[in-house]
Amino acid sequence: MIAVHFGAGNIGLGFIGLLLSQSGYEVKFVDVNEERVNLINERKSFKVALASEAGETTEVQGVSAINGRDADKVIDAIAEADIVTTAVGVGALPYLAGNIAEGIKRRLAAGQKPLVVIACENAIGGSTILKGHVLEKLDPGLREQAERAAAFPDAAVDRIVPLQQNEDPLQVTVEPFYEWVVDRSALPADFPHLQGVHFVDRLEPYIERKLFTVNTGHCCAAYFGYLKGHDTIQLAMQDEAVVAIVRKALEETGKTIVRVHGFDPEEHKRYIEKILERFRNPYLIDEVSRVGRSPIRKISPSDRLVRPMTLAYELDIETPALTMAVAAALFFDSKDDPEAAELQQAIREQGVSATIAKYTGLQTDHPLHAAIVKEYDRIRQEQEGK
Ligand SMILES: NC(=O)c1ccc[n+]([C@@H]2O[C@H](COP(=O)([O-])OP(=O)(O)OC[C@H]3O[C@@H](n4cnc5c(N)ncnc54)[C@H](O)[C@@H]3O)[C@@H](O)[C@H]2O)c1
Ligand SMILES: O=P(O)(O)OC[C@@H](O)[C@@H](O)[C@H](O)[C@H](O)CO
Repeated sequence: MIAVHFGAGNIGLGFIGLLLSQSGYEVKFVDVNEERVNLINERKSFKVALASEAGETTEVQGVSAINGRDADKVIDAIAEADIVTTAVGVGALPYLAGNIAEGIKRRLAAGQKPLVVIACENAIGGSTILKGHVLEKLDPGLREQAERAAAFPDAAVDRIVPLQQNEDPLQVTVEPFYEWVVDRSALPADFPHLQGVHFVDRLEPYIERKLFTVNTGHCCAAYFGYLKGHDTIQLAMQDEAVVAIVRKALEETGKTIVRVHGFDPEEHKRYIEKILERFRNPYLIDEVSRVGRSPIRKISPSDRLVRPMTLAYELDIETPALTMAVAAALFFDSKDDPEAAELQQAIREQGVSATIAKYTGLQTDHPLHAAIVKEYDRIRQEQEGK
């Protein structure tokens, strides 16, 4: 069985590639980082170490890599694959679509069995988004056939994998916890078992619980940690003021998703506590710049801050902590983050009110818009007073 995985980065190596290999797949990575591709091909293996007291290390063997710019090789690999997965960042999905579409065309011509394509990104409906890009690349006359030739089940992936500080560029240190949930309803009936994957009939509750708890809490720790001058999530989580606001934000998203999806409130409280413990893992060094990265994506309408706020608003649930978090995100000016730079430029040139409307989708007449502006002004005064 062959798996083609796009993105030999932290999640690609430390989570998805590892699990695919443990499920018996020969894993072929596709990446645009030539140095990484060459190193994988030289070694045919990489190591995954657990961020725990024992620090167990697993060596994943028999892997190879293809340069993402070598379209012919990528298409050949897709044409003969059993599964295609991605972990490149949701913004990079459009760039994979052309080769996946060509691979599917090749499979159609050869009458091959359906291909399974799973986007393992932090987004609601990541595989569905990728499917949209792939179909766009195909002639309209081929789209219906292509829909039968490839399944795109959505997924939720959870494992904290920080930026790596190992001497060995192919070694990844990962937290021990992981959860990979896949929408079974979109899979072909004969799809083989994948080790460590939880198949469910409805993915929405799982992805919303994960994104609006793990990722909401994480970015709150990053944005408030940044304001307080902390460099890592672990340091931010030692600051009781940061923890209090993270916890409050998770109470707000918690109330909302318990109402929307009917999760047991006590069980959800335990889920939140477990996540706070994961953020504190002393064997991880997770930089605020990574966790807060791409603030425009993180304050966009369907992501981890604004989506739970608008859901809560419809349910008459107040969200002062989430409001503060969106305002805090507007101060995140992390070096070398193009989205942070764009956001700061928009604030300078268009003002904060127009920037909020543009990037959160909350227009000036929405009460949540006014609440964010008020928090932004309060934080600015606080920062200026420092
Ligand atoms: N790191 C985590 O804790 C974590 C956990 C769950 C989900 N995720 C999600 O997984 C995805 C990847 O995150 P990451 O932390 O592994 O990032 P990363 O930057 O470590 O890895 C991304 C890899 O994708 C490659 N890439 C980018 N564009 C590409 C293209 N067009 N073709 C082929 N390869 C390309 C990059 O070169 C890089 O090696 C993101 O959507 C992220 O939200 C990350
Ligand atoms: O990857 P992002 O930028 O969507 O979010 C940053 C982190 O919150 C994220 O990578 C988490 O570590 C991960 O989602 C844990 O499962």
